[in-house]
Amino acid sequence: MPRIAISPEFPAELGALTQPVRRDVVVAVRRFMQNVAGAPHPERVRGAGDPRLVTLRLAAGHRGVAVKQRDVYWLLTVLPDAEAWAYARRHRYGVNSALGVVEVWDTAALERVGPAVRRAAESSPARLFADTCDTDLAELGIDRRFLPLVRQITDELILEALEPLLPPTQYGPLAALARGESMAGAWRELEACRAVAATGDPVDPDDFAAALVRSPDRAVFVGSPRELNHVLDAPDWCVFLHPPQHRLARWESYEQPMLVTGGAGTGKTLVALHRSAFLAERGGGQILLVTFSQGLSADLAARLDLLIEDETARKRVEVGNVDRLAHRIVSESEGRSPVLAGAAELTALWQETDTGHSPAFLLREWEQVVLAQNLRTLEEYLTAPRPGRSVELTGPERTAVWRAVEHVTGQLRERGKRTLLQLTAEASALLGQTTGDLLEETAPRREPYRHIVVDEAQDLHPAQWRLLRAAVPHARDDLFVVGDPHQRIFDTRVSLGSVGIDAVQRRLQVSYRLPQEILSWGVRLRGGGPADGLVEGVQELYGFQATRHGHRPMVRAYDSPEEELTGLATQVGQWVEEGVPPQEIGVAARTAGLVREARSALRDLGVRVTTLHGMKGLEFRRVAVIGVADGTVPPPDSLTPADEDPSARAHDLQRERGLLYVACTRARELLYVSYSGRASPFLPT
Ligand SMILES: Nc1ncnc2c1ncn2[C@@H]1O[C@H](COP(=O)(O)OP(=O)(O)OP(=O)(O)O)[C@@H](O)[C@H]1O
Repeated sequence: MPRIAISPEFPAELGALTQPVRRDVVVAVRRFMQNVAGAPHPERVRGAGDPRLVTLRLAAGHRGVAVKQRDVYWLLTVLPDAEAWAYARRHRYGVNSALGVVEVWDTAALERVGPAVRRAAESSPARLFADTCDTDLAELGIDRRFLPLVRQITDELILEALEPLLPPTQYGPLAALARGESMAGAWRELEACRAVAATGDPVDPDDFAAALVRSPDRAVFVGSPRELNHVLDAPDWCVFLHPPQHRLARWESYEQPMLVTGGAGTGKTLVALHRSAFLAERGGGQILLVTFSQGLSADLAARLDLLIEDETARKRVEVGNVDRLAHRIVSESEGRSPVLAGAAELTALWQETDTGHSPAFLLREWEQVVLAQNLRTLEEYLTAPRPGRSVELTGPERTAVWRAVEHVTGQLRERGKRTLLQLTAEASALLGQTTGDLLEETAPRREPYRHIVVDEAQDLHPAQWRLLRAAVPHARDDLFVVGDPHQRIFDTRVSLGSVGIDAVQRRLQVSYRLPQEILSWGVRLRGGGPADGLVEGVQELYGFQATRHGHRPMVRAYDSPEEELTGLATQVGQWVEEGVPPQEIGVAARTAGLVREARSALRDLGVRVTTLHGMKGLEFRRVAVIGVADGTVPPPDSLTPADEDPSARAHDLQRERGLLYVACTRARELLYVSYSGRASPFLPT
């Protein structure tokens, strides 16, 4: 029986065929897999550069192209006959001698550019890799047949021009050497292309099947018609992860909690989903996948349904958010649903106190100092550090603030009400009591989950982290956390170490969502500078890159808000006319008022219109962000007055920048930004 591996191009090309042809192709592949009567026969391709290339007649006028080695068939694509033959003649396939992964070579394209590279070499004595010997290049896996051309490359521009024609395993290390990096630097670049852990065995370049197993981004083996259907029908992200994503998501076991950070669109959510699926398949115990909001958790649950086929495994993953978890634990313990205090009620309570500080100041002090550190007594508060709070408080002032906190919490208690953060702290205390970390060692351990996977980690409050920590035992694979400190849109600065999560950090660097033009504009908007990380120290946006080019963001200035709305309606109407499905268009604004106006301007178009906050975690082909004007972004009332607390104000500004950055980085294809009057100070000039 043949063993079949499918490449990502195959389902993509299949999707482009008409329904009857598609059906015939699937039936033919299934027959071929099962080696039954009527199965297509592999036919060699005359004139192919790679003797292992064969075609299979899969439907009338259509052929699959495959690499065949012994009983293994790697199905590359399916195309109309003539195109299939041309495709087979144009490509060759190899095994990278350093990593043992497969490499796809567009030989025809390389032959076309060869003369230009050689002409440049004739007119210049410079050779980009003159300082690197053949042995070193071979050690980096540089292909023997490609080496003569490598030797002719005179400068970095030529190497860059070759990039789209080269396997990443060839371009990556060469680009590192060209930048002046050492062999170690070039190796690091190569290692980024490794998807599965190295076994230490030497690479056999003739063992194509083993190379396919090491290349899950290029090939997935299908052992049954059911698996075949899944690979052909499921969205590509369900099946093919990029090597760094795959390595993180499917690593056998982590000794310590893992923190995966990365810029917008690097696939953090996908990694969180795949890690959850991997743990569920392994069946080691109940998994909680948490994200920021109820809406996002519904979306994650739906995506998990697509990803995990096996019902029993799917049931092992609960998807939710931390607030719901807290609510449930407290409800179960008290036998009824807790009542929450509203924001206005809370402000009124702070106003009853007499500290000389505003309700906003007191609320922050309570949430970011008292609740963040779980301070329970005045003595603890008097000596506690107050990170991020630049207004010094003397001892008597702290005492007054503490009395205010006591007043508010006492009043809430009398009314039988709590805030969400209080509920969260109570839930962790309840779990702590059952797990025994507050009691003697012998108390029964009853953490509700065996693994917790966290998405959008940058916006969780320390009290929420403490709850998550208490909800899972300290054991291998306990916590797997993904987030991006640059996308923080709430006031939560936490180092995981301070809440008992001793995480090891890994970074994803490549955005698969954003074209380079939106990415670099976004980085300038975000300020490019560091953000407080989830581990000690700050995170840089340095090294964040895209895989493709696109259009530069369109920034439009209007004379009046009315004209701006008319401009928005025209722009979005044009997108819809161009055939972009309305659900692939997102429109966002900072204020609820602007959102309402945009909704009414776009009434009949059926596109999603939301606040900047509402854009978190979403993705669209085209995005319009309106009202990015001075006085609206940031809204003055969202900023702490500088004379009240300058460092809180600086943080507010960073948060507001982050918010705009989040909304603008939702666009896969086009970004349109508009304002009337003066531009927001955040917009890059
Ligand atoms: N392996 C993959 N296969 C297909 N598409 C991918 C893959 N990895 C990333 N993408 C594309 O990039 C998008 C971003 O992925 P994801 O939402 O997981 O990123 P993220 O890092 O969580 O983004 P953000 O932090 O901006 O919310 C996906 O929706 C998809 O379009």
